[in-house]
Amino acid sequence: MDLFKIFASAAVLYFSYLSSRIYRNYMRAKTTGFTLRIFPFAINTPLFTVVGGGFLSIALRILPQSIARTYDLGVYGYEYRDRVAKRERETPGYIVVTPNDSLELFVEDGEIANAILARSREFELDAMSRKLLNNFGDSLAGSVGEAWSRQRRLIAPMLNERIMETVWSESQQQAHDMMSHFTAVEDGTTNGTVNGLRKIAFNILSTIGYGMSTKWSPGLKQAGEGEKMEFMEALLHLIEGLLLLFLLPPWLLRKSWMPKSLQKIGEAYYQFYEHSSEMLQKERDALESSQTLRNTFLSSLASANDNEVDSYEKGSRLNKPAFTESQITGNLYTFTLAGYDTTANTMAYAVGMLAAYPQWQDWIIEEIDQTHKEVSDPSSYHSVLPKLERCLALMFETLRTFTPVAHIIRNCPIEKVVTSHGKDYRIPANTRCTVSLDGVGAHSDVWGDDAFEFRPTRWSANANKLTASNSIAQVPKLEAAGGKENFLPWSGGPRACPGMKMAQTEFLSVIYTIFSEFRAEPALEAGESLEQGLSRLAAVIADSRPMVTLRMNRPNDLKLKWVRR
Ligand code: HEM
Repeated sequence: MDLFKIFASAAVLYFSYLSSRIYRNYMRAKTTGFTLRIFPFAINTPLFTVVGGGFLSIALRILPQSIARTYDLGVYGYEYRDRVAKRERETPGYIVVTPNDSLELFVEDGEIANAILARSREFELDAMSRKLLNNFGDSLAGSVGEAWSRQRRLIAPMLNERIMETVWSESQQQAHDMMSHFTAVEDGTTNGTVNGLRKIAFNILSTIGYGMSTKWSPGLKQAGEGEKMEFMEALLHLIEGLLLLFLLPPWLLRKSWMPKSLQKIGEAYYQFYEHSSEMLQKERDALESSQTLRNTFLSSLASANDNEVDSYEKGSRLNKPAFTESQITGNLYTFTLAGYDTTANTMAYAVGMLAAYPQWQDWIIEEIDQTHKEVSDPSSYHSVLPKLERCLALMFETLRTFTPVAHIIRNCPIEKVVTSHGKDYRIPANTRCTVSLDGVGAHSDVWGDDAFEFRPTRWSANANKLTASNSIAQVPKLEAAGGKENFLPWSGGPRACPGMKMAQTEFLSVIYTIFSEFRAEPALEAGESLEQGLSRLAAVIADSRPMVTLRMNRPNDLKLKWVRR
């Protein structure tokens, strides 16, 4: 037999094998009620994202439309590409049949998304997310079942109201220091706003998490050659290197023949552990000597006790530390990971949109000025925050149109039935459910014909009156805008984000502080008109890409002129 025949036979055999698997999966999916799409390769995998992503633009040009669409779905970040293309969402969702063992369900419908999120024990966090999130120690975010319930019960209260005043006042201070730098040192014109806001988000986590209050400054304090990194520097490298550390071991990354940037990530891994172990020891010493504990996430983790009947020693009441060292490290890491990019980018998109669309800036400034008139202490958390309804509407609209976490993945190991608009849909056993948090916020039947537009007034009960009058908006009305179930940037059900209030407090404090004193304008280039400058800003913002969260590709091109009001 010649070589050609060997290859041809192998190809026929492989093709028959793929076809039989696809046929089998097709039969599993046929009666589910969802639209089906067939694709010859496993999609929605890291490999497909890396390899397939490289050919995405060619694939979209040359493949027939329906196959190109399925290809697109398999490459991470399709939701944002859909938004830019203003593509109408297909409800309630679709199943992609591939040769893979599991079926791929994409959910774009609020009712089904909520049903899946509400049943977190039946639709568990997928194995890959668990591994990724537990890479630095067991954590709330990466656990399932009993281990999750126990951590959630203990950890969620650590992010409750008692930390909010600190979040509020620290955010005010950080925003104030950032603006002083922009105006005094950079003469008001800066391309550092996005990074400056990232710095604020990081510094807040440093204060709330570890009690390390850091004054805002434009750069990051970096350890020199051979010097030990500070804890927060090490942590930042680990967050930036999340995926890399998942793929390669830290000892390999820190080898001297590796590129310097990778060596830093490898080194940061070891230094993070050293620091957190030292910090934990200090907290435990303080606990033993009955010193007053600090109001930080680390202190709360170190001092948490399991005051409940131990399941192994029935009847005995225990008072033992609730978390092992590995769980504390894991939770310190995911606390920072979960709270950093999400909040930082939400603030960056909001400020960018205010600069690019000055009518929204006027709208929130009207509320801020009115608040200044009404409260006796304009820096008070308790009296100011409840009045910032338009600013909260701005945050909601930013999260709806620039959803930081585009989707979450849940596994369905056993067949389930879900309902949307009175119709039942079957989710077969062994289906991976991609629940699109972005997608549910983009339906025109729910959000109206301007679903793809940025319009913060949609969150108000009497939107039309607002722009014309001096009256302050009602509390943003979820019902008026599209219903709670179609707004899921913080996800939903028992696993919904426990940091939601903290993110809101930080966002409102920063926006309120900045726009109490300043306005943002585009820094015009030579010969550029204001209209051209505004469109340029809008284009910089739209040029975004979901990394772990949605980010601008060219943050330094968001060049703003900050003008004192
Ligand atoms: C605008 C800002 C934020 C957004 C959009 C956001 C969004 C999310 C989303 C979508 C999830 C996944 C929930 C799920 O698996 O169903 C999540 C989980 C989580 N978030 Fe946030 N988040 C934000 C801010 C924060 C902050 C400030 C913190 C705390 C510092 C935080 C801590 C967490 C934790 C610990 C989890 C895991 C919860 C669990 O698995 O039970 N997040 N967040």
